[in-house]
Amino acid sequence: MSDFLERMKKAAKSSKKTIVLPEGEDPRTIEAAKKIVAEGLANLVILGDPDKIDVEGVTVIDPRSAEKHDEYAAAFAELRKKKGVTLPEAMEQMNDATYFGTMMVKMGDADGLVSGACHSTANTLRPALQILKTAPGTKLVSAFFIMCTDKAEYGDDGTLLFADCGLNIDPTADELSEIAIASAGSWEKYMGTQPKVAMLSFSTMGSAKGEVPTKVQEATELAHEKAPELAVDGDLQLDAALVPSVAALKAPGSDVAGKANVLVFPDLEAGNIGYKLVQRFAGAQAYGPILQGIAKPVNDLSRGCSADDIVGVVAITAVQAQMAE
Ligand SMILES: CC(C)(COP(=O)(O)OP(=O)(O)OC[C@H]1O[C@@H](n2cnc3c(N)ncnc32)[C@H](O)[C@@H]1OP(=O)(O)O)[C@@H](O)C(=O)NCCC(=O)NCCS
Ligand SMILES: CC(=O)OP(=O)(O)O
Repeated sequence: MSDFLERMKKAAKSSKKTIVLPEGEDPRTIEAAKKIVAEGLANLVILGDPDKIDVEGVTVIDPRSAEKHDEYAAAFAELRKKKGVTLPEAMEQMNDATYFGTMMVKMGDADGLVSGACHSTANTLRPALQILKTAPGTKLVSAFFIMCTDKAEYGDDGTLLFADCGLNIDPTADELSEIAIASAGSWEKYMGTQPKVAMLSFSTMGSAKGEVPTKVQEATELAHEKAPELAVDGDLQLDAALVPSVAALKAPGSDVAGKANVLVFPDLEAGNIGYKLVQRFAGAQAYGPILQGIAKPVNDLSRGCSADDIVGVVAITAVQAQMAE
């Protein structure tokens, strides 16, 4: 297994960031918080009932009675006034821990947020998309997993990036090309090696016909046009993307086939099922969904996550906050 997590933890420790965990009622979050404090990975703010949360060395805030509740509500109402949000509605919205926590990040009272252990992805990410918006120069926010497996022959020593596994349900060819380019950038940022991006489908180099391979071929062309320096190829089936002997047969001459480390799935159905298959059958560590293209660090979790998964995503979030400085 690669040293990805250890590198993230080491970096997180080097300058502790403040991360907000809105799910104080979730036992895995509490277990993770204790580990994060013990390892010195981040300063934590946990949202919930202070009488029920007993973790030494963290700040506990109840959004309903928080000193900044009304200030955040006023700022949220101002941000969303074009969408028709009134102050009374904003006051109500700030009782919701995910909205309150996201406003903490927006207002600079926290450096990042991690949630989703007991909330759906839509409910976790909607506040971030509404409040924080896309990073400058970015059109689309998307979500990836870093998958750490013990299959050293695949990716970089068994580690790969899978996208989009969390956010964009049925991306267009243009959106898919944006996901590919953003994912390559994320790979470089977190792994420090050259990204080799496989645009996945059920077809390799047009071997099968259908709407999906056509979309994936178009997305690959668009990615080439937008980022000519990038090693990106498709359409590729998963075996052609990862296995050199299959690549030699199905996609000879490709600079990606047989050595891909970034896998871009054609839609969320494939991406979400795909990451869970690898996580459960291959016993991979799956860190994410990590957002790329959002203005400030907010990351999601699967409701199936473990406390250790939360620790990993918090470390990554802290590193994102450092990188944004
Ligand atoms: C996240 C999600 C809820 C957003 O869609 P929605 O609730 O219908 O909300 P909207 O489409 O109104 O979007 C809300 C805001 O986010 C923005 N937004 C939505 N998707 C975005 C994206 N991919 N990139 C950038 N901005 C985006 C919209 O522009 C909108 O901004 P505005 O309110 O300021 O105009 C939706 O994409 C979704 O359900 N995705 C699938 C999540 C999921 O179920 N995953 C499976 C498990 S991981
Ligand atoms: C990422 C994901 O699939 O989240 P959940 O399992 O909570 O739906």
